[in-house]
Amino acid sequence: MKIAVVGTGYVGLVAGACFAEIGNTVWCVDKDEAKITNLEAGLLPIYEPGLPEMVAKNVANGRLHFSAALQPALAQAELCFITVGTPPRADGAADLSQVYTVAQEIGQLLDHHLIVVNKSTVPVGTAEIVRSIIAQELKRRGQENVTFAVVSNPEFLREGRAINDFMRPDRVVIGTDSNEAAKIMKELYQPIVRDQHPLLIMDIKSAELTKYAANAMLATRISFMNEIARLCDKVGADVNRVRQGMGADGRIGLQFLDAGAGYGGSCFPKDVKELIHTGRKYGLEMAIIQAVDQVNERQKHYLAEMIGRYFGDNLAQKKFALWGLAFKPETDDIREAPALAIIRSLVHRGATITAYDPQAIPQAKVALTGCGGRLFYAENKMAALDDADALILVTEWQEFTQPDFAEMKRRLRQPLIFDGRNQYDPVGMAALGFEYYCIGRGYCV
Ligand SMILES: NC(=O)c1ccc[n+]([C@@H]2O[C@H](COP(=O)([O-])OP(=O)(O)OC[C@H]3O[C@@H](n4cnc5c(N)ncnc54)[C@H](O)[C@@H]3O)[C@@H](O)[C@H]2O)c1
Ligand SMILES: O=c1ccn([C@@H]2O[C@H](COP(=O)(O)OP(=O)(O)O[C@H]3O[C@H](CO)[C@@H](O)[C@H](O)[C@H]3O)[C@@H](O)[C@H]2O)c(=O)[nH]1
Repeated sequence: MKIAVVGTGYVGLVAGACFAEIGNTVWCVDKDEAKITNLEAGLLPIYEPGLPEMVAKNVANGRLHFSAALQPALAQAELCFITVGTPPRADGAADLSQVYTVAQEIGQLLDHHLIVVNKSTVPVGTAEIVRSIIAQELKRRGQENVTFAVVSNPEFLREGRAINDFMRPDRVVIGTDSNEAAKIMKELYQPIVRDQHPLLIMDIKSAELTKYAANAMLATRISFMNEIARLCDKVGADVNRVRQGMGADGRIGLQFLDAGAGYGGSCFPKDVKELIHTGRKYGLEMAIIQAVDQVNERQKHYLAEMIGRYFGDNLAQKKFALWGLAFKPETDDIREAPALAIIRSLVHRGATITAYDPQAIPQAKVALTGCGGRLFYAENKMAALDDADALILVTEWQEFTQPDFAEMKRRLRQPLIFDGRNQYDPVGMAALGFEYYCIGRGYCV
């Protein structure tokens, strides 16, 4: 099939490369001309394992193209995916302006039958608005005879595992009221849906809401476990053991029950807030989801509060090493990363921080300009430790799993670790001579 993908970010570039990989001809479009120039030169705008190779392969075989303009892509497309950002507004609602702009552009250019597929995460009712924007533009141009369908096809990939998630999805959700669009979407996804991993065709509103409900459920599990972790710290239980005991129940399972420094990223925080906003719009108080959001906001400060109790509120003479800036391992994305909240809180109290992350330092430099003078970056994890009063571990990159503890002891001013991702064994750490604090295992300040 011939496909235009509008918005070449984490979702659009992965979707575009994967659709090309399974045999389609794809044009990835982005209004950011620098991004397109770089992509044409083989430089990717994001860090995502496996993606450079897949992009290079499909550019070379002529199935993947890039364009800063929509027109040449749309002129040839049978399907047009919208994969632009839907960032949160100050009131928690999703800002849909990028989606509406693309709809308008499609309506201004369209001259043949098209299936418009919305893959951005958007609130219930957005497909209907997209439909009316395109129809209005066609009417304005006197092109009412040009036909099109709008489909909702939310994306469930995770950053860091995006290619695997896209190529081997647990399910594909298609929301449509058109039999023809349903048939084409089934054909498109046929190579990647597998036994027991269904392609679910449903009405558009249910598809739109499925995306928010799925993210809110996963976020609920994390906030639930973070609350249990706080209780564990009070009563002296170990949240890892509690998780194993709970998760062995097939009805509960082990996934997304890791207590830690809170969830971040470009999805859970914003989608939880949008769901609360949607409820409010319809006069419904989303009590559980509100609590999930509140617990997460509090959890992002748990480590910083512990550090405050350990060192006192004035941290002017204190220097910390911080490992992990990205919101999770295997990505360079720092949107809503817990590390940002921790850094801002400690710097605000006078601390100096040297941070290290394998991928996200360039992004952090842009986001944390306000911390200048108190925030430094190290070239590797060990260099960050030099003369620090403690190490704060925020993101569980693999290279932090088994560090050289003897070298760490030599470099740190004192052998003290605050671990926001429960990476090490508290008993083993004590044996190595470390003072070790973590989340929900009874080792807290
Ligand atoms: N990041 C994820 O892991 C993920 C997973 C599933 C769903 N989603 C959802 O997918 C959507 C996209 O997320 P993302 O993280 O890929 O966003 P992103 O910010 O990485 O990329 C969006 C891209 O769209 C481009 N863009 C904006 N307006 C445009 C226009 N008019 N024409 C062409 N390009 C335009 C931007 O320049 C940017 O490159 C969001 O709704 C998000 O919630 C994201
Ligand atoms: O047990 C867990 C699992 C995750 N997290 C945190 O939760 C956040 C999100 O993690 P993850 O879900 O792995 O990453 P995302 O790439 O944000 O993916 C989520 O958000 C995407 C965008 O909507 C969806 O497509 C995915 O299905 C959904 O998992 C990160 O800060 C993690 O550290 C925890 O604290 N504990």
